[in-house]
Amino acid sequence: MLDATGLGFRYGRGEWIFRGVDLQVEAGEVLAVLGPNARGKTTLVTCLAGVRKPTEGEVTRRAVIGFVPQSHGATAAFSVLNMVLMGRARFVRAYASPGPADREAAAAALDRVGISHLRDRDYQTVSGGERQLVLIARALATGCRTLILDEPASALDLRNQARVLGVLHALAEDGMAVVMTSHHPEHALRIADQTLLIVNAADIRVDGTAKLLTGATLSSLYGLPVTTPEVNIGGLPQRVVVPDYGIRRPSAG
Ligand SMILES: Nc1ncnc2c1ncn2[C@@H]1O[C@H](COP(=O)(O)OP(=O)(O)OP(=O)(O)O)[C@@H](O)[C@H]1O
Repeated sequence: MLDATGLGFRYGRGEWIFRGVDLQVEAGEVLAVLGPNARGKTTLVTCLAGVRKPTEGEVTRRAVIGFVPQSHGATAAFSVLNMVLMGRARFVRAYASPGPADREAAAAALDRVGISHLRDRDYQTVSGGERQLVLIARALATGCRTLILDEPASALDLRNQARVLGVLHALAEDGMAVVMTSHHPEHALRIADQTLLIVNAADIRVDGTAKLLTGATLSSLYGLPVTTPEVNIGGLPQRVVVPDYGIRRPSAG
């Protein structure tokens, strides 16, 4: 669904942000993009989405891309439904209003992410987690088969992280190709088939998530000791990410 070969980017004549990125995401797969702050995750996914032109290399998009930018506060007073209808822009003639097919597609997208009940609410007044789901619904309303998201779960509480990750996992199960940046290696371990690590501009690694995200690799990437013990979650042994913050005090209670 999405291929990149020899992808490289630099802002103007500045330092390379990354070079030599090769990746391939198939239908039904999730690719997580991880790396410390300012290593180029946003720059990379905007190149993949076609929002930014790479300095070198090729991106092949075999399906319509839905892009979900990092969500910041709402700026304009639109209803949730109208926000999602914006995803229909490419189907609506200039100066025309969205038609019944657009309303149906928007309603289906809201239903797909489980927030139909919010359709008439003011987008500015819904919670951060719900806002993220509105932005995903807006991308789905475009009819995309590849979804690229920039930090969809970074600013959310645990319950809302689970909600957003659950929606992305379900979309992938239905055949969507999903690319998401994250600051949570844990999220990659839960839902990503492959992970891309931006170690530095010239060291970009892509591999199966479980194979790539070892304690040693995460420790060296984030510059603090990290272990990845296996624990039982919901009856399944799963690896979790345990950073050592270096603070030595007994847990209370
Ligand atoms: N428009 C721009 N012009 C010049 N440099 C930029 C521009 N946008 C981003 N950068 C720089 O490019 C580098 C990569 O930024 P980017 O936002 O892609 O990183 P990131 O990994 O997504 O960061 P974070 O995890 O903090 O969100 C940073 O050093 C940033 O300052």
